[in-house]
Amino acid sequence: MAYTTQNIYYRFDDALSRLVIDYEASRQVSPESERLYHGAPSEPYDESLYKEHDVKRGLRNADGSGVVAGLTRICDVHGYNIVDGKLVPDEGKLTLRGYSIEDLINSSQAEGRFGYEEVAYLLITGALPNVDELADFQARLGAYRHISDGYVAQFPITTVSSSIMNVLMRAVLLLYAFDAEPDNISPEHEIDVAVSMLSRLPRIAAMAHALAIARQQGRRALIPTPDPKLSTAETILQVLRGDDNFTRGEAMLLDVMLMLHAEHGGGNNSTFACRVLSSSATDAYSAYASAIGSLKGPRHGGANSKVVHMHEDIRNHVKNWDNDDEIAAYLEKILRREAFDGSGLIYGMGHAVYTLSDPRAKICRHYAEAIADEKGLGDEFRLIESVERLAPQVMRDVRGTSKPICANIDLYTGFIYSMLGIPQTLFTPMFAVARTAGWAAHRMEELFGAHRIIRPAYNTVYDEMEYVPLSQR
Ligand SMILES: CC(=O)SCCNC(=O)CCNC(=O)[C@H](O)C(C)(C)COP(=O)(O)OP(=O)(O)OC[C@H]1O[C@@H](n2cnc3c(N)ncnc32)[C@H](O)[C@@H]1OP(=O)(O)O
Ligand SMILES: O=C([O-])CC(=O)C(=O)O
Repeated sequence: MAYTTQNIYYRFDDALSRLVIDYEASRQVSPESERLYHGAPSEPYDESLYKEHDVKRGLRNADGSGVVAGLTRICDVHGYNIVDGKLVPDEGKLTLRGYSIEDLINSSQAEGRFGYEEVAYLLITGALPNVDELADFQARLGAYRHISDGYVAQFPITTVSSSIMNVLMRAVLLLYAFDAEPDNISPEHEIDVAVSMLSRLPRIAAMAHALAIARQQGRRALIPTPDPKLSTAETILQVLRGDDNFTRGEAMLLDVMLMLHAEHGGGNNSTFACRVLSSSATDAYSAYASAIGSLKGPRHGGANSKVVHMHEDIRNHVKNWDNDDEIAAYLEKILRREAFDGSGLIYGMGHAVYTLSDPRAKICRHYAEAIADEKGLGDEFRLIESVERLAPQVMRDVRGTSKPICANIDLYTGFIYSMLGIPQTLFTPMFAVARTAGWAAHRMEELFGAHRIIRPAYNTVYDEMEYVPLSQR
């Protein structure tokens, strides 16, 4: 593997050490902040207030269905039917521009070719590419993969951060500075930015990881020269492994993961964030950075790395992995906030739209099972399956909820990424890389199709106050 001037050398010089020290100091919660927090009104609002004001909390209707915020031609996420005004749970179905996710994945896999680029083209342009169009699109993606030395020199890894998602946000904002017309929001420029993001973000994410590791170890990070002929999945594995040391099967599996994550409607939190920012006609980089910030959250894309920690925690605390009662008892503890991270959430379970099943989780389960046996991790796989099987009943017992709850896409993805040797810090960045296609499609639909600033209302629940001069308080 040839290495070029893109090879990067990081060392702790004086300036950087000072930066690290400042950063450490700023992380501590000061006693002043604690005092301010305790004095602040932090109590949750009474449920009855929401009813009284007819507030759609979380932009949800009373039955849990989402408030309709727009029209889209990009994607359909189906999880229930409304029959006689009532929400009736249904098997999950996901279509992109009208094509089922199963057809998109199975067709490319059956033909032994990578499918993520086809899906990205479909999302951005609205139609499936023919052979020439796909080749042209792949060539354009390949041509953009190069990252200039000027950009690399300013790459935000030099400011310490434990989260690659945070690095990614800043890396995207830095791209603004390397765009000759960053505030141009014409369709041509938007397409150009979208293609350049799809092309560069996979390398940027993998590079952020490689640089962080090299820095921890006080050595050079060797970033392979981009090969324009490689697919998105191959590009990621190439940077991560530092060479071409990966199999076609591994790259094809990562490609399936990218397709599964590419898009999920306008209402998911990160895409909606991207649409909200886009509706103000702000630049593309700001909108994509906001989407990355949203996706990082553990209730959204960040769940994929939480799930892996949770399973590790379950494996460490449940002695007999075949004992349903023991597993259920531990899940109950998690729900009661007595175990794991204290959030009360069983990560990888539940979804805002899906009720009986998430079609993506089914696909992930299928692939996870196939490679788990190959890698001798069958017991670990079956433990995750037990969590999927037992969690709904435990939820009903502990929370008394009647809404069906199913595994979501994140239940198995971390397990698959681990088996692919992808480090845990890159799980959510992999999601961001893939979802960029969906964000781009929705940004353009918002900019050119919706044409109205998103501006919901909040009902005010306080009385007007008479100002008291400072000296009299
Ligand atoms: C790519 C993705 O974003 S997929 C989702 C990834 N996120 C996770 O896996 C985190 C765990 N899951 C969750 O937190 C939720 O299921 C979400 C955020 C995905 C969806 O949340 P909602 O749409 O509010 O779900 P829903 O309407 O079914 O929730 C009803 C109640 O069940 C709770 N609930 C839902 N899922 C879970 C769960 N996995 N663990 C514990 N409680 C849950 C909710 O907190 C809510 O409780 P509340 O009424 O006391 O606030
Ligand atoms: O649709 C949602 O709310 C979350 C989700 O699954 C996704 O973004 O893929």
